[in-house]
Amino acid sequence: RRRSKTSHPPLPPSQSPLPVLAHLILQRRSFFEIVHLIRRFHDTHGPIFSLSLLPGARPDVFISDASLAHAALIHHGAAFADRPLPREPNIFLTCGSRDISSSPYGPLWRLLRRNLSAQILHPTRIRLFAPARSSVLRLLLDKLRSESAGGGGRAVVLKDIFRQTMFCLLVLICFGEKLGESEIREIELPLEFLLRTFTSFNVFGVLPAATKVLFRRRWEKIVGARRRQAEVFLPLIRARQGRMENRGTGGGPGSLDYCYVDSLLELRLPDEGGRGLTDDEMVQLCHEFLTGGVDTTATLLEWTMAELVKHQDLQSKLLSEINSVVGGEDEIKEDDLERMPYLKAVVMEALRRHPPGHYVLPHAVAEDVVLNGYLIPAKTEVHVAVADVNWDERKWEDPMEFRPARFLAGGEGEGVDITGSREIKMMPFGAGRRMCPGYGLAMLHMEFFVANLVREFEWSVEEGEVVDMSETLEFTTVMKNPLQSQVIPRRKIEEVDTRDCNNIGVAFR
Ligand code: HEM
Repeated sequence: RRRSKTSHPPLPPSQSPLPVLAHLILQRRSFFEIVHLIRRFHDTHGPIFSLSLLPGARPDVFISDASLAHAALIHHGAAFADRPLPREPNIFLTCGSRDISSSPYGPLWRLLRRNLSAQILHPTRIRLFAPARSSVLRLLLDKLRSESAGGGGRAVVLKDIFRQTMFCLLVLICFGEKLGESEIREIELPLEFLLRTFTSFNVFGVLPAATKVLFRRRWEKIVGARRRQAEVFLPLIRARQGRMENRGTGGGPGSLDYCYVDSLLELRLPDEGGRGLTDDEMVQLCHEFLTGGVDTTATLLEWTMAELVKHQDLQSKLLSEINSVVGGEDEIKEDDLERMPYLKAVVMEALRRHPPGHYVLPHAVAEDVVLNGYLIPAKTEVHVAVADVNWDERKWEDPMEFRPARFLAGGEGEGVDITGSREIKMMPFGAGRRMCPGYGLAMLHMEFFVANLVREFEWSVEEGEVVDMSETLEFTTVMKNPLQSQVIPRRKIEEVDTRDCNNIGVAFR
């Protein structure tokens, strides 16, 4: 009311919180399952509305439209680049917002993000990780061969296998060492706990002093998981430190010359007297690297293979392209991927149709901004709907259909700008200053694994079976019924090279 007396533009249309509260309290649904309710509110109010769950609290703003997302994240990029103040347990887990994704828009964020982008995710560095990708691929193919040989045509459940693959690869890039089964499992356990249960953490965002006592056991598990994570990560970090002090000597067979931990060890914070990162900050940054890169890519790989199982014609088309580029060579070289436009189209269509995150991470506005004629006051939390933008029928014909050809010449997705700088048509990695810095690595991993999986195996379900494409929310939006596919080798492999299996290979349980 106070605002309307001045000449300020109006606030975005406001939605009553009652349907959400009824959903959360009466139906005991998780806060993360309200996506379809939010879609209904957009039908009523249009592409932007505000919603406050607690009386007197500042309302959050929801955006579901590509041009509004572009206006916010690109046109008003700096104003929308902040993150909301963290609540518990994120204050505890992120050491008070000292990782990339939760840092406020400022010098620390810039330093950490630049370090990751320049030292690890730069295209030249990404290329140097090719041996890591090859060794993990070999293990994946061996695992699938043994599953398909042992099962007499039985369908293989792929979710955990894909997750393990991405996990082994990202652990190697993070810590620089090939690890054995027990070490990999030790790293995985606390991380898995924190990811699988994170929706139950919201309770600590409200009156943390009281909820930490009321839900003491749950809180202690979070603290225990983080302590365990530090116990496992720190010896690996110390080993790299020792290696750096010995000028790169030491380390096990297959260890990398440079890894994410090395870059963190070299980092100095100029605004804090030039100090290095603390142990807690290092642990959190490694945790962020693994969570950012593993589930997102593994989920997308599963959706992509599911679509190729469902659409055998698309699988055949992709196989012909791969064979025409690779010919009789034993291996697909990473440079070969550049000459596979249909492969790129398949990955782009998977990102459009099955974005692993249906929302970007929450943004916050740093100052009052006027968007589409509405005032968004400073500090408002803003949620942009990735999936709604990707499935907009004004931009995509039959948007719920899986049609890679739309990304080929003449299709509505031809030359689409995945960064969204010019125009947003899809935004699986977000857009603007907070856009995912890992998109280049993720695209390469996707193309590399999809091409090899299709070249090596025939993917299908038994006659009469259908692939269930229903989705559900875990850390990412995953297949409700994990993909089960017959994987039949296309080529007879004379001899399987098992040299690496003593290391990360055995991590495939
Ligand atoms: C298919 C794979 C991936 C998808 C779909 C994805 C998607 C996203 C999205 C939607 C955001 C939020 C953008 C925003 O808030 O506006 C994000 C942020 C982020 N992602 Fe990814 N991501 C993927 C892979 C990766 C990989 C491989 C890494 C690193 C190894 C990574 C690291 C990060 C980081 C550090 C942020 C925070 C950026 C910031 O706040 O400045 N992601 N990602």
